[in-house]
Amino acid sequence: MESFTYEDIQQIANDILSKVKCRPKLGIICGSGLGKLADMVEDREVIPYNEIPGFPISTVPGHAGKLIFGTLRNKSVVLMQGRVHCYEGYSPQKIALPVRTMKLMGIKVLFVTNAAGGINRNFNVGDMMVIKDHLNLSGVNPLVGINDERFGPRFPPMSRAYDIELRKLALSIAKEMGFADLVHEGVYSMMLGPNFETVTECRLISIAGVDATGMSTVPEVIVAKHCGMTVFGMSLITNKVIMEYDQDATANHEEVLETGEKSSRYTQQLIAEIVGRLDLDI
Ligand SMILES: Nc1nc2ncn(CCNC(CO)CO)c2c(=O)[nH]1
Repeated sequence: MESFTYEDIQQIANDILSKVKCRPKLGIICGSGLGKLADMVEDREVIPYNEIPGFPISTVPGHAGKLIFGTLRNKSVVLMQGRVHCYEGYSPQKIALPVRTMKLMGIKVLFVTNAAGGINRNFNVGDMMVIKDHLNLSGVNPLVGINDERFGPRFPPMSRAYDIELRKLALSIAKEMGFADLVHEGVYSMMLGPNFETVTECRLISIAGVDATGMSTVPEVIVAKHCGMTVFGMSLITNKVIMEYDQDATANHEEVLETGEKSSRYTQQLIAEIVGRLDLDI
């Protein structure tokens, strides 16, 4: 099994910090079609993933594969413009590597965004969902294997993975900005992919209380909580999943990217406003 020691990751973090002036405390992982968030970052310093030894390279359209350092609403941030997924064949430990690298670069708060299919019938395409919990149906976990206590405990709690104060802040800002109808709160489930879910899988997770489903985010959140980061998660609903058998319509990646492009303005505005009001002197 692929593994990276604390020293391996410290080396990667040191290499990255040697190339930039910015010393961010906030990290933002941009999901499919949400890479345009990076357009809002000022005083940019950009490092392509392929210039970072050990960093996994995105192979999915819509995931640029760059670390973007800079300021967003006067806060120092680092954006992952593009993420990697287990369905690409990367180990969960490899998926977790960028998050642990951000930890050792000094990141205290992690925003994780993704594109997801709407399970909750009240969610419409283009809506956003503030994640309050997740259901890990992927069968993978980046914490499997030897645990290094310098990152975190062997058996970390996961019942409060998504910070309640940031969730409340996001919903409050959405209301202030007139987005209240577009922004929900709910449960995210991860399946391994790369196939989209079956009708029965959608029906099962709907019964379990899941509101949106995707193929990412959970490994990053597990590792971020393990090493003590404060986590905020948000999904962009890019289609309504198919809950009836033998329907003609099918989910596809093109509509995921198209919705991401169309809805990025709202997502950007909401994320930027939340960032602007963050107290990072933690
Ligand atoms: N029904 C459905 N709609 C979705 N929109 C985005 N994703 C997340 C997966 N995104 C993949 C394929 O677009 C690219 O990482 C999904 C999903 O898993 N299911």
